[in-house]
Amino acid sequence: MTKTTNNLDSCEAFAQLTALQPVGNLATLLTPQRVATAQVAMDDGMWFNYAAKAVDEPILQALQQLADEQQVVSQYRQLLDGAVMNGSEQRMVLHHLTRGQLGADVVHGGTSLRDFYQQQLDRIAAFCVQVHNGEVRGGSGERFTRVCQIGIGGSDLGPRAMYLALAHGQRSQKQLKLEASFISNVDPDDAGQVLAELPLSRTLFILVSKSGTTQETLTNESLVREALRSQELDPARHMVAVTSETSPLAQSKGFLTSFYMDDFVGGRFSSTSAVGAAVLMLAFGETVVKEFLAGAHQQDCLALNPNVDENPALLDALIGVYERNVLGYPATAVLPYSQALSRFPAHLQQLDMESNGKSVNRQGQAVRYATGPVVFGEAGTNGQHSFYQLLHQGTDRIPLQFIGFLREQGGSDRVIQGSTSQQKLNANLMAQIVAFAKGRRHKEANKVFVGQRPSSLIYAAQLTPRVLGSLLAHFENKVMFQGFLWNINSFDQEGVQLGKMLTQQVLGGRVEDDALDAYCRLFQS
Ligand SMILES: O=P(O)(O)OC[C@H]1O[C@](O)(CO)[C@@H](O)[C@@H]1O
Repeated sequence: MTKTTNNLDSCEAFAQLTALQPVGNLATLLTPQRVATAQVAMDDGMWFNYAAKAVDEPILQALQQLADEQQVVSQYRQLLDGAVMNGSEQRMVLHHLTRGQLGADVVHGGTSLRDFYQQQLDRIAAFCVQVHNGEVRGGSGERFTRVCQIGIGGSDLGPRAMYLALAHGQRSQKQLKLEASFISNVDPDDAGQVLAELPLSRTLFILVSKSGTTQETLTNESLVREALRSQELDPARHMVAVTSETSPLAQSKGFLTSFYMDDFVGGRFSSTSAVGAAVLMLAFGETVVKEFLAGAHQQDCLALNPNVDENPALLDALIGVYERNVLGYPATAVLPYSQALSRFPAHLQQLDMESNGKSVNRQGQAVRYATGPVVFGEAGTNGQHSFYQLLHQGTDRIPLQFIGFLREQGGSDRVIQGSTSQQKLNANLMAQIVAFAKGRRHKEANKVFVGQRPSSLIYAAQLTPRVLGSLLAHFENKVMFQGFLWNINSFDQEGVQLGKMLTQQVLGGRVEDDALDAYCRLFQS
């Protein structure tokens, strides 16, 4: 029988891992041969390189044993087959099914859910053709030239990061069909600024909310409808909805049409469902989105391999657990050397921290070990001129996740002072990996770099739609595997509820807590 409930600290392999001697010196471990060979293929010419991670052969073997003992790949298979992996909410976890079938046919209420997700993608594709060819137009009869997504959290971060990752490349290839904008924050300045810049008569809005009840999104929807009406445009001709079939939004009539996802796709895992597909297809067309989904599916296939040296997401997850639970590192920095990935760290913050920021296990008992790390990041080289000081010389050791590409997306690179911008970018990336790992001696104490700062590198020739899908799924699967290793439920998010409840008390004038009441008075003036 499959054992799925072990806490990390009750695993024999974890005890063995803890007893192993950590790598003494990362600088000597990082040989040229290791740089060339310590990597796992992610397909499509993409690699996960762990040469600069402080893991040697005995540690890797113990990590393999830990993966085996926790049966993480078998848990992944159960998830694919439709097991209820989100126990607290009694839900299946089916985001992998939005991009392909890998397990059993998952049927709910008499419907094959793979068919359901595919039908929604097909409906979105058909709608996008009508928008692109001008059959569907705005209230004044003009063609749509812009799209604007209203949503927050998973209904914003992933789709926005994916759009930004592809927009410049698609624009340079003259493939950008509609420019996209996003409204997420309930701060009136967010909607205010975006609406001021949009040609409303030519803008199609996508209202995205799985629950259909999110305060920020519904508030922004009202602001958008008001703005449309103020220009004598019928909001129902300018707005589509993406929601779950059971949400209150699904009953609303005020939309051109609605596309659906369901409760088995968590918000932060929804970029490959209708939530991400609607804006991406409107912006780039169906072919690009199919490529993106194929890349994600490819990583899902690789994640089935039980051998850690052939399963990049699992290896990444295991090294992360080693760094968190044996070496005691508190955080992880995501550092894409690609401006196109400027919002990718923000997406990963939600993906990782909302999934694995948990302190009880799947049986509801407190765990006695660290779980998800703090995740933050910034596109290189901008981060270098910001927080890298602390990463190099601060008192905490923070593992780093570099991402890089051989070529840029836009085809505008040229030589300036002996090197192209892309060459400069990648020179910085390579230099940082070595500086972090090896450090530098110096006679003045403040100029010493102790090194020993581990990093990994995901790299590919270019950030194409397929590579982007791969990257996204790699991190989704890494987070899933870490949740299995920690024996926590990565698929609920109760930690967001208390703040929402207190906010309702403030807005409803029913504050029960005296400190909150005092804060209310501060904001009255
Ligand atoms: O899509 P919805 O239901 O509006 O939710 C938005 C976000 O709110 C949360 O439920 C909690 O903040 C996220 O998990 C989710 O991505």
